[in-house]
Amino acid sequence: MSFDAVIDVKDVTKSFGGLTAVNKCSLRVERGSITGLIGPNGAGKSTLFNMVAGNIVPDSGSIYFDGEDVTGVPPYKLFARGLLRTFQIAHEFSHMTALENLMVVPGDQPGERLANIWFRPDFVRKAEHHVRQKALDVIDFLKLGHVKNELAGNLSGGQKKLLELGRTMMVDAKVVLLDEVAAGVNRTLLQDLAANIERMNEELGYTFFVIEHDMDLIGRLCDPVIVMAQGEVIAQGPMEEIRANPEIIEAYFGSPVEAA
Ligand SMILES: Nc1ncnc2c1ncn2[C@@H]1O[C@H](COP(=O)(O)OP(=O)(O)OP(=O)(O)O)[C@@H](O)[C@H]1O
Repeated sequence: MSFDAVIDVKDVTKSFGGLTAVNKCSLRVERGSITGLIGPNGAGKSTLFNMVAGNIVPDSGSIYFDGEDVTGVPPYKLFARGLLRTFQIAHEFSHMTALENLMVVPGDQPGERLANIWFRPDFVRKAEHHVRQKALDVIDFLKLGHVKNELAGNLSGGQKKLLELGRTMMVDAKVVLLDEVAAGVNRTLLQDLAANIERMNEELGYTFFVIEHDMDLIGRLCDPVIVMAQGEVIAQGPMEEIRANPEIIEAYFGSPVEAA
């Protein structure tokens, strides 16, 4: 089987004091996949994610993104290369509209440089028009047109999550890391959110790497699913296989996965 790993984690370890949160962990995320990462509380999922996203530097081991060693590369540089993590709409952004929240994502806009505003106003206007058009396209794609002029702080939990997804679409992301995207989202909007993740994956070619406690959502979206426990990868495969593996379920969830 050919395997095109867009994220390749090799033998990565991270300890906090005496506690080894991630222990010689290796895993790969295939380009174009929606890969899930599950496991009980304290399994090391967030620590692993933080290392992939550049927020934490591993003690040992390597992380490759798109074939290049990015171990210890900070998040803003990974962002520029197309590896993005969704982040909650920050307080300061809650006072901007949904549309404005999208328009501020691509940094380094020509209008941010004073010299351009003074000497090249047409250039600035065209660039802003382009960003606005892109933001409107994203709003359309996510079917958020009815709230585009609403302050982000007034959106529902699910709409905020959609907007977070939308922010990743403003730059040309190759891989999006989603951390507990279902938390605080009602069931109806969760279906919207899931449908949009699928569309971004199928229609726009995004790869997703997803930490999630909602097993229904993992089952719907993810293939493969990687299971971590006590800092190690203990299984991976399609969700049906994971669900059907009584040893994993009993040993690491203590109950059937459906009830986790
Ligand atoms: N900054 C830190 N300092 C000290 N210990 C930490 C730190 N971050 C994580 N840990 C510990 O490392 C272990 C793994 O934590 P981590 O948050 O990665 O697990 P998780 O699988 O994401 O759990 P959850 O599902 O509850 O979020 C836990 O025992 C946790 O207490």
